[in-house]
Amino acid sequence: MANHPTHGADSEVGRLQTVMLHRPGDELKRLTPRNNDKLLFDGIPWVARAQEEHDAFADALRGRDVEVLYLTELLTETLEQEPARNHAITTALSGLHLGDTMRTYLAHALRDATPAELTAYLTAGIRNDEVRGGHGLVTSLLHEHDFLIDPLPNLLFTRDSSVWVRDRVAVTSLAMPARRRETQLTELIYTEHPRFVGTRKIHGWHHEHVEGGDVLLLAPGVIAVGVGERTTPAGVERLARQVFHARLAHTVLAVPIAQERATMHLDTVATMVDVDKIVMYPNVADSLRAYAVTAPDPDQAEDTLTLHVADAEPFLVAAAKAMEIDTLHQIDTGLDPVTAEREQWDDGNNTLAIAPRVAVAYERNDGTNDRLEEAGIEVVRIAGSELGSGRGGPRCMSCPVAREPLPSEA
Ligand SMILES: NC(=O)NCCC[C@H](N)C(=O)O
Repeated sequence: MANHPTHGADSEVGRLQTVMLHRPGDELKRLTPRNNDKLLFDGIPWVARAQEEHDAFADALRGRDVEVLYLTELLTETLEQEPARNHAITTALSGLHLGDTMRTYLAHALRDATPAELTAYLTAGIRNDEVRGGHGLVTSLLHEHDFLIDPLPNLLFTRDSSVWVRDRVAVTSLAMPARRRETQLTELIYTEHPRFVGTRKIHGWHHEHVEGGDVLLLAPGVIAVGVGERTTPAGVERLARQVFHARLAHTVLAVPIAQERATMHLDTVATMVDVDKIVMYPNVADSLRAYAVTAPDPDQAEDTLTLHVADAEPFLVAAAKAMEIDTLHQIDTGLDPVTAEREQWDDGNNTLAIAPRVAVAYERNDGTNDRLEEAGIEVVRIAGSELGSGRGGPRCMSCPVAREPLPSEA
């Protein structure tokens, strides 16, 4: 068995040991001006440059001793096993748009594919005009550029399709149709890949919507969850019951955020950069509120576990109370509202902490980065002109698989 750190994370800032990334690939080449909105991209990225930017991101992490796992490599290794292949093929072909003739043809074709080819089909999808057999009404009447298996350009944002909470991994339930299939892949990896076999899982794609970008591990035992365009109140209730019952947390803070694209996840407006410091979009800082959810008796049956929901309080107040610290310091970028809005849109607040007071950020957001440095945060700046066209920053593009626990006197 390979020597790797114990999987899991109990904070946003403990030294990052292992991270799962997805190097953008052929799935980005599927984006056109006709489908980019539906596929949740704001433009058509230059793929080769996006790959260069992503490689530099991965190198910056490796340069800080972070082990980088690639989602597609894990998937290909997973697909070397027959039962995993069959499962992946069956789920990928479950869409009713295929019909039995095409489904049967594709099932045979995919069974003949190598694990690497199958990974490519599952991530970049299959277009009608790329298929030579299975002729029937589906082939004839769908447009030649329609997808039989949809591509997954948002795999780039590995943050959203799974999240580790202590030693368990939550397979999430993605809200947008363009992303739903991503969690079938993460679930398969965490279930069947030899490195992860035996990992205990919570949540799942069949449950109420929760996306990883909304889940912030503020401190051991304290989880903030954004409620907005992607994560539903019912999703937070479900997650809270699971983490309380499994003793993974004592408080969940439900944090309403505007249901719009600019603030699709909590991590688009706020990310932790130290044990008691958070960088926050100034235009929402004053209005952000949180409902502290606790469980009077976590021993109750999980599904019916009684939740106590406190009245809403200012987010920073509720967070500090739950974290048992005097103050959760907001790094006030002090930017004028228009600059702040521009930098928030370009993921200025979406930093990835790789240790306390060390964070990766897009270089373009000068104002926010300068303020972070003035506050004592080392900013590892990366390019993201192409990567950012999917509206996600360094935190969105990373799923921490192992972080060092924080020293008790951090
Ligand atoms: N955590 C994040 O904020 N992830 C960014 C996801 C961007 C992606 N294009 C989406 O709309 O879901």
